[in-house]
Amino acid sequence: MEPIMTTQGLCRDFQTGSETVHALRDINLSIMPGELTLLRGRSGSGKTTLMNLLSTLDRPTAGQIVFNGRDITTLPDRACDEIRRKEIGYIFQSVALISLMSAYENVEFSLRISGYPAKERQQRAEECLNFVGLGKRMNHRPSELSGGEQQRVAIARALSHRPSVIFADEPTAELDTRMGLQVMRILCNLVEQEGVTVVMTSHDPQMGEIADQVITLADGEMIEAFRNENARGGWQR
Ligand SMILES: Nc1ncnc2c1ncn2[C@@H]1O[C@H](COP(=O)(O)OP(=O)(O)OP(=O)(O)O)[C@@H](O)[C@H]1O
Repeated sequence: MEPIMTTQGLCRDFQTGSETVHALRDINLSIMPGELTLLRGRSGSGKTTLMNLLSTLDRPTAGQIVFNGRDITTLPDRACDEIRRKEIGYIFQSVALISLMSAYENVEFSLRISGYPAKERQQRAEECLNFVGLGKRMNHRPSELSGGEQQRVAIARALSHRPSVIFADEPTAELDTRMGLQVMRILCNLVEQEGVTVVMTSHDPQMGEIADQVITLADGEMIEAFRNENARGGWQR
């Protein structure tokens, strides 16, 4: 099988005053479709910088990213916008739902923005909220939901337009253990049942056991990449 995403010689420098921070150096990786890839490393190792590059939110200083067979590093901004709207889903650490909208409206609104056909929006929004176990709470506003439930709405929103990849930056960081596990279970189901590719960062060492591929960063370099043959099987135990 072909990777859904590859990078070659990926670098990202930041200029702060007279100093150059080499946030990422020479990153060469492959992400396989329908797998869960975990990016891990200490604070400041470059995880968020790498996620932002892979998900087209930022541009590299050097190197190349190929996504679904296209070199996305040289694409004009408008083409990147299109990729973000149609092919990528985002889940952030702090949930960022629209507070005046219900769970259902948050998902439906996101479908509207991605240009999803009007006739299918209601059914798709309900389907996604059911998938994350919130079918009965879809008319609640974010303030009427727990932190874990809000993150589940964010997952429903991220998957609603059927992206090929979902990027999740520390999706469990602000949740307690039980809610964090629920969110992880849903992300695993997404990979297993829907065949979505998920790329996530986490500080939690347990996550290393359930990811198909684990990539470790240190000081902006990729120091290890290994595959877990029994990945999500371990999750079921
Ligand atoms: N916009 C920026 N300007 C200057 N330096 C930056 C910028 N963004 C990130 N950096 C630096 O790049 C390095 C990598 O940062 P990054 O946020 O990617 O790390 P991280 O592994 O995600 O950390 P954390 O786990 O704390 O979120 C750090 O040294 C950081 O200070």
